[in-house]
Amino acid sequence: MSSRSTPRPFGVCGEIKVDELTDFSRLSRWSFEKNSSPELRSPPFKFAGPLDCRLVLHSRGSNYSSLYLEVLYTNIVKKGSYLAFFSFTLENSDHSKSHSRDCISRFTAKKPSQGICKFARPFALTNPDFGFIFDNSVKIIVDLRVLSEAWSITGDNSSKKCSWTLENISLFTDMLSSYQLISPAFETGDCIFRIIVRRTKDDSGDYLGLFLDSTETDISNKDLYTTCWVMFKLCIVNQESASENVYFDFYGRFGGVNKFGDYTKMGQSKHLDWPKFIGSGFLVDDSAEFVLLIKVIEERFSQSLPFHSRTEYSDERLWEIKKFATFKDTLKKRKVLGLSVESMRFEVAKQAFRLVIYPRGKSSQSSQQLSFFLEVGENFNISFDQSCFVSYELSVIHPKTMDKSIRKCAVGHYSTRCRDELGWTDFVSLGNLFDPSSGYTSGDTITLSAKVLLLKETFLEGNAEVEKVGFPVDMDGESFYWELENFIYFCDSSDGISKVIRSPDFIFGRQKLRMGVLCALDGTIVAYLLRDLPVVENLGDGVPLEFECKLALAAPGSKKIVGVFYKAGDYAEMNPNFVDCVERGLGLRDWLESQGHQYIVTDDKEGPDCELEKHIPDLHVLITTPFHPAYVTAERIKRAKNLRLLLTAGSGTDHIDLNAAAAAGLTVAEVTGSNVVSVAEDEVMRILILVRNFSPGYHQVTRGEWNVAAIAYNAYDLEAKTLGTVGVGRTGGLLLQRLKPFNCNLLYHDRLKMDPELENETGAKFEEDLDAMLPKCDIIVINTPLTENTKGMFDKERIAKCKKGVLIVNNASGAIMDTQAVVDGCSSGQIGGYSGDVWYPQPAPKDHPWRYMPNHTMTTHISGATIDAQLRYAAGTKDMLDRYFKGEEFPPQNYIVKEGELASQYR
Ligand SMILES: NC(=O)c1ccc[n+]([C@@H]2O[C@H](COP(=O)([O-])OP(=O)(O)OC[C@H]3O[C@@H](n4cnc5c(N)ncnc54)[C@H](O)[C@@H]3O)[C@@H](O)[C@H]2O)c1
Repeated sequence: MSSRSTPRPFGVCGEIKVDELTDFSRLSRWSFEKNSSPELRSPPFKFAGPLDCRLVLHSRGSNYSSLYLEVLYTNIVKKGSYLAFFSFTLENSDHSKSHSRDCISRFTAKKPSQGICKFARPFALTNPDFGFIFDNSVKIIVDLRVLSEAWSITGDNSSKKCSWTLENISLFTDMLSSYQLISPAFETGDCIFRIIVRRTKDDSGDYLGLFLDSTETDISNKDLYTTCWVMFKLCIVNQESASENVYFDFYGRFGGVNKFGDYTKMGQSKHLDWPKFIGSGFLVDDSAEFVLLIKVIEERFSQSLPFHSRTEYSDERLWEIKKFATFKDTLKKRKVLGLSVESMRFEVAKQAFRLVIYPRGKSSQSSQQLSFFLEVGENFNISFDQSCFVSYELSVIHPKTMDKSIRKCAVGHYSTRCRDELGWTDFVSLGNLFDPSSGYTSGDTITLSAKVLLLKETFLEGNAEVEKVGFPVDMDGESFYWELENFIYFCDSSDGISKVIRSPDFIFGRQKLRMGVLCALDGTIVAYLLRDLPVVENLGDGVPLEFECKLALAAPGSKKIVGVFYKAGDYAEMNPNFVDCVERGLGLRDWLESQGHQYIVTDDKEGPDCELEKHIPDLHVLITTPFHPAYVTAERIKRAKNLRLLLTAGSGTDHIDLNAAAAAGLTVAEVTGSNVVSVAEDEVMRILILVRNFSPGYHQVTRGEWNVAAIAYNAYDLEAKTLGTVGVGRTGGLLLQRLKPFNCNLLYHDRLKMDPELENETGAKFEEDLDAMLPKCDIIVINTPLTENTKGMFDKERIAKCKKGVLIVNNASGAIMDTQAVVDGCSSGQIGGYSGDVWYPQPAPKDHPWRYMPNHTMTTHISGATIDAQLRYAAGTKDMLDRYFKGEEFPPQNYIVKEGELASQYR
């Protein structure tokens, strides 16, 4: 371990004493003696009447010591939470060198300790030379001011009234310019909100600011991205005259994070002049009251049925807004508020969209219309770097008679230079929409939908630029290159609109030109060159122009490659080498696309409507991994008419029906050996974890228990134990080499005897008969692939042949074990401990019995997926794809099925 991660002890605290200095101030004296604990806690002391606190000094490695103030749990339970300003001063013998830090925090049951992470250097606290140790102790003064407040909240999850009274505000006025006062947190809709009060002083004056904030995550373990559309009124109450209450109304979409351009804070920093706040009835007897009325729309925003057999360029969304009739009154206020309601955003081909509705008043009140738009990209915090055409259909769904749904389709262009409005100001009359007999609101719910199909364009000018993208330039003059991604789908006329697509303008021969494509309703595609007005007018339009237009619909030999990986979410960003995930797709995208291949990645692999199913009919290559296996069944193989190659990124092909693949003439290959070191190392770890009875000891500690006996009665050394590996291929051999220094008796069983040199090196003895080896072993490790012969190999009878209390490690394949026999063995004690990372099926369902059996230390499928292994099997996969494109052979050991034949051990 490096010193960075090892907490540096302060030394045993001889004594920690706390004395009262003033009502708000306590002096703590800490004396350190011998080296010891990284965390020290002062005795509890009282503050502000009955508030019990203590100080906690914690060493964070060798770099910093943290200092926290902890409110004792019983206090929090009694009152809910405390907002407090606190400051810590570390006294120095030279007073000018004393060190102070302060902050305002809310102490809650989840966060009862608040403080300063990087408070001091640990050596400053333990080395007298720095002057912080004098009179034999370190002296820390803590000042604490607790806000006395009243908080009340009424209403339901969609509509609430909160009242927050601050009763001793004068204690905080000094720090209000640097700190803000934050109310208790509360949930409304899908977000967690707090009211914020702060003071702003600038050249124009001194003000009180008031905000609603949604960044709190303390209440529940919700996903980080939560959002809801909110309308609220925030008010400072004038305690002398209600008519002088000062309030503002706001609305908009809030989110727990502002990643997608949702609001995380809304309000006014100059809500009220500070002098007015303190002198005109808002502050009475040192107390001020703030009231919030908040309402959210109740909604469900979901992905709906496949559209154009959805690809990465298309999406279809349903937006249900509940209690719409009540909401209509709010919509009517549009005249006053300019109200518009935005949906959650969604992404198509990395481009962000959202739906927006608002009522648009026409000349007379009676003809009010609902406006309905699709908004693109750059209004959100997502950078806009693509030029695209958007074919879209917006609908108000008639829930009972689909034909009565109101649908409108159009095509628009969106780029930094051209922004068509995507939608309709007069989508439907509000009268019609709200008329109960029209049937658009069902059970007071209205459903809107949007289908979006994207055509991305790339436009390049100049021969050199065009050659750079691999398009041959074989003419004099100038080349212009216009690439339209997703062209075939986009031109599909089944939506009943013909599409005209025009390239950006370019200048040639002093003419302003554009390329154009018309996709007519009868399926004809016309590509043409358009000449606009001449740039230099006096040239007239008689300048002859020769041009050649090449239309390349796809690169010759272009393949559709589909990769199935798990989603990594935020973890994808945490390590650039983390490539085995949907977000990185083994790092193959740029390389594949630069060669004109299509690369689709997904984690959605099960069920008839999953993403993988959509590509089965026309994919050429399927890349899968054992960690998030796409089960390639005979039925899928039958439907995959273009499929030629099944690649496993890693090793292990249990998820592929090899016989069906062989019968269909497919090639199945894996990156043999790419992760065997990773698996062998992991097996050594699992063996030790079982032999040492490690897991219950670990769990004791995290549960706050301490019972050495409960572990020690069943913990052993590995030395002198007998260990047998079933299968001694690449992983089995590496395991035996790694176990050699532990001085155990090593046995192995395999179809074949191992290389005499390795046998000699490891001292492992061959056991031809598996059933004869089993009763000799204290530990059994399984290292064979899943084949017809090994499937269910460890059933009830075989497990009964093992020594009572045998420890079993299996990182090879879940289906080698009979699931129930393992559960029974672990429950009866016949198996003393079972560990491994392979399951059937994967991901293991929540009710998989291995999750809940006793004496196991199973994990998710991870042993062969270390970052080192990922880089090896990503490179191996790329190498095989490259050979496949060039028609070259793979390394022989990688073939599992070749020319209709299974590799020998699978037969
Ligand atoms: N958990 C993981 O992350 C992970 C990673 C990689 C591999 N694996 C699994 O581990 C397995 C072994 O990998 P490897 O690279 O060591 O394979 P390998 O092909 O090098 O070795 C397999 C060994 O098993 C033996 N064998 C096959 N059938 C047998 C039978 N019926 N009886 C006795 N021995 C038999 C073979 O003769 C061979 O020596 C893979 O097939 C895969 O399923 C798991």
